[in-house]
Amino acid sequence: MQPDTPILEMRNVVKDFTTGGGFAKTDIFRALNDISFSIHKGRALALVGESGCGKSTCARLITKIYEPTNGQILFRGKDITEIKGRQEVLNYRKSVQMIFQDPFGSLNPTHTIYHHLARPLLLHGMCENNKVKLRTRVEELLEMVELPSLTADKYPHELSGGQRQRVNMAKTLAVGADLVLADEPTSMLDVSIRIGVLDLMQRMKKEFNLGFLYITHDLATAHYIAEETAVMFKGQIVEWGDTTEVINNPQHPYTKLLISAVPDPDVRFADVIKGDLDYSDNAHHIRSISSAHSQQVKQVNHNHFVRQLAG
Ligand SMILES: Nc1ncnc2c1ncn2[C@@H]1O[C@H](COP(=O)(O)OP(=O)(O)OP(=O)(O)O)[C@@H](O)[C@H]1O
Repeated sequence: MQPDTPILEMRNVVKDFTTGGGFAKTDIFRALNDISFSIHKGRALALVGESGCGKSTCARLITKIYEPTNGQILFRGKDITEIKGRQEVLNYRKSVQMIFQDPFGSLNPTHTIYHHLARPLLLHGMCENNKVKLRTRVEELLEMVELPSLTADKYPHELSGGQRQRVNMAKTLAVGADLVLADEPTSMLDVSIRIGVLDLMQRMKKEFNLGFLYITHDLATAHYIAEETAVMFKGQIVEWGDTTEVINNPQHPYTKLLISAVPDPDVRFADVIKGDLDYSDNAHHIRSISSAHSQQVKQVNHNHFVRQLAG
C-alpha cells in the first residue's frame, strides 16, 4: 500500500434494493447513487444526513453484509468483492470493526465484560490462551478506554450506556482494527456523557492511528470529531470536504438546511447562513430541489466540493 493510499475508498458505488411491487412485479429502489469517498488512517470522515439517506447502507456494504450493485469498494487498495473464503473474510472483519448506536444490544447480557474482551482476543489469535496473560490484556484494554480493571468482572447491565460503549471500543482495540465504522455511537447516550465517548474516539484515532467512518445526523458532533465531512441526502453525497470548510462555507441548500437545524446555542452554525433565505421555512422546497440526481460537481476550494442542483 502506498503511504497516501486511503485505508478505504468507495468509488462510484451504487446500491439498489429490490422491493415488492405486488403481483409478481418487483420495484427497484436506489438507496445509494454514485457514492465516492476515502478514509485515511488516523483521520475521521463524518457521513452526515437524516434518517433514510443511506448512511447505514454504506456501512453495511463496507462490512460485506451487502454487495454493491455497481462501483468498487477498496480496502488498502484491494477490491473487497475479491475477499472470499472464511479466513480472508474473518481477517477483513477483524480489520474493519463496527460500533453501533445501541450499546445495550451489542453486548450479551449473560456474559461478563471479561468474556466480551477475551473472546475476540482468542478468536483472532491476539493473545495466548493463558489465564494470566488474557486477564492482563483485558485489564490493559479496559485501561485504554478509561475503565477500571474491576469492570472485567461485571455484567453489561451493571454498566451505564457510556461505559458499555467504551467496552465496545475496547473490543475494536482488542482485535487491532484499522478502520472503525461508528454508526451514531453517541445518539442513545445521555448528553452529559456523549462528550467523554467522543473524546475517547478522538484519542483512539490519534494514538492507534485508526481510520473512522463516523455516521451521524448531527453536524455538531461531526465538527467535533471529523477532519472531513460528507453530507448525504437521498442516496447522494451533496457536499463534501474539510469539515470546517463545509460548515463555515456551506454551498448546497441541503447543507444549509442541516446547519439551520442545529439547536445548540453554543454552536453558532446558524450565523453562517444569516441573511440567506430562511432555510427552516423553506425545508420542503429545498428537499425537493435537492432530490434529483446530478452528476455536475463544482470545486469550491482545495478540499471542498458541492454537487450542483439538477436542471
Ligand atoms: N434491505 C433493504 N431492502 C430495501 N430497502 C432498504 C434495505 N435497507 C435499507 N433500505 C432503504 O434504503 C434507504 C437507506 O437506508 P439506511 O438504513 O442506509 O439509511 P440511514 O441514513 O442509515 O438511516 P437511519 O439513520 O435511520 O439508520 C432507506 O430508504 C431504507 O428504507
